[in-house]
Order: sequence, then C-alpha cells, then structure tokens
Amino acid sequence: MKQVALLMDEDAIRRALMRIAHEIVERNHGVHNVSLVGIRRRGVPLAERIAANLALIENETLQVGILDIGLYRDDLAHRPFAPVNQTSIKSAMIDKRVVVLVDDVLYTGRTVRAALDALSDFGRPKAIQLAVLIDRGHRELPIRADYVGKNVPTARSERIHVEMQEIDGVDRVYVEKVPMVEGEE
Ligand SMILES: O=P(O)(O)OC[C@H]1O[C@H](OP(=O)(O)OP(=O)(O)O)[C@H](O)[C@@H]1O
Ligand SMILES: O=c1cc[nH]c(=O)[nH]1
Repeated sequence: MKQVALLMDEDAIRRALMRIAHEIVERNHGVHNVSLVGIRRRGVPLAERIAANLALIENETLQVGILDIGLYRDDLAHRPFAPVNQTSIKSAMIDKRVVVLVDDVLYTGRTVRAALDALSDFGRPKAIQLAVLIDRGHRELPIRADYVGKNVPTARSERIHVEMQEIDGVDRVYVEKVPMVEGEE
C-alpha cells in the first residue's frame, strides 16, 4: 500500500515563499536587476507567488518568464513523445540581469542543467540563482540551490509530490514512501 507523509501544508508553503522572497531581496540589494523564470510546470506558479511577495516587499512588479526544458532533457531519446515547447521568455528579461530560476523539487540536478542550457538561448545573464521549494538531495551533477524552502533528506526510492492550488487545486507537499528494497539506501 502507498504510504505518504505530509511535509508542508498551505501555511508552511506560504511562509517558505515569503522567506525566499526576503532572501532574494537581501542577496541582490533589492530586485531592480532581478528576473524570475519558472520551470514548467510547478516552478511557474511558485515563481509567480515569489513575484507577488517581492511586489509586497519592494513595491516592484517583476514579470515571470516560463521555461519549458522539454527539448533540453538529457533523456529525450528515451521519451515516447516529442515535446511541445511552451517557453515564454523575452531576451530583455535575461541579458545582463540576475535570473532567479524557480522549480518545485531539486533532486539529481538534471532538470536544472537542462534549464541552464535552455536559458542560454535567450541571452547572457549577469548571474543565475536557483530557488526551489524542496531540496531532496541525491545530486548527480555539481548543482546547488541558492534559496531552499525546505531541505528534506530522502531515500532514492521515495518520491516528493508538490501540489499547487493553480494546477492541483490544493497546496501541499508530501513524500511517498516506497518500501525499501534490500541493498538500497
Ligand atoms: O533534479 P531532477 O532529478 O531533475 O528532478 C527534479 C525535477 O523533477 C520533477 O519534474 P518531473 O520531470 O519529475 O516531472 P513533473 O514536473 O511532471 O513531476 C520536478 O518538477 C523537477 O523539475
Ligand atoms: O521526488 C521527486 C523527484 C523528482 N521530481 C519530483 O517531483 N519528485
């Protein structure tokens, strides 16, 4: 049977996203030169919520870019369907700016690797920073997050599920515990 444990509820997600917004302001001395880019799918509503928090803190409205990394995945050849590119980014949001990439879960780092590759098509940012709601460890590439909602030590056999009101009708994060197989971490 599927075993699940709640990691974050609506309030915990809201607080984490407000803290991340404050950290972005502090690290970048404001948000004047900052752009937000959400990785589809759930990175997009997360980036929009961080943008709303930044508007409250700094009184500046940031547009949110949408990055679809489908075409840049390193396992493209093993996927059954060709992806449709749903990226929506203007070069002016990238060139010479500090770009904060936003995603829901950081795991192996392969999605972020693909996102860095995809972003380079739009210009040359001054810097790229990474914000994630959950860092679950098990990196396979030298990638780290600058802003983390919650660090969650996990076994590889587990899966983190992030659900967002805008997509799933509810705000919550839970871990699906899969019974360990002998010899696994
Ligand atoms: O660091 P990584 O190993 O790349 O894992 C993290 C990514 O995995 C998830 O996407 P997934 O491809 O599972 O699709 P989903 O968004 O439909 O869950 C999640 O949304 C992250 O983008
Ligand atoms: O646990 C995981 C791993 C990758 N992507 C997710 O969304 N959850």
